Amino acid sequence: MLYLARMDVTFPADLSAERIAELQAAEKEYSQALQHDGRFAGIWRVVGEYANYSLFDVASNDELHQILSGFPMYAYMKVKVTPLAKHPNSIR
Ligand SMILES: O=C(O)CC1=CCC(=O)O1
Repeated sequence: MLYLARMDVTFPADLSAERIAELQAAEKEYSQALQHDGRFAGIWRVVGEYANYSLFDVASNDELHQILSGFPMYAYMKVKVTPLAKHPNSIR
């Protein structure tokens, strides 16, 4: 099942630069492991915003929730998920 997720990141003003750098490094490791195993099919930056659009290919809503809530920066992200179905005009 395919899902498009938009993630908007907001760090509290009192979070230190060191803690933010740690979270970003952990996020990169977690994110790239999921991309290598194929469940995280792509990620794009939203131009001009600390936000991304991400494509997930997973078996269930529960699996997607487990993945999203496992992101090290999850506490600082607002996530909006759109489930995707096959378009009748698609050639793929
Ligand atoms: O958009 C970001 O930088 C936050 C993020 C979520 C998943 C990821 O790889 O980065």
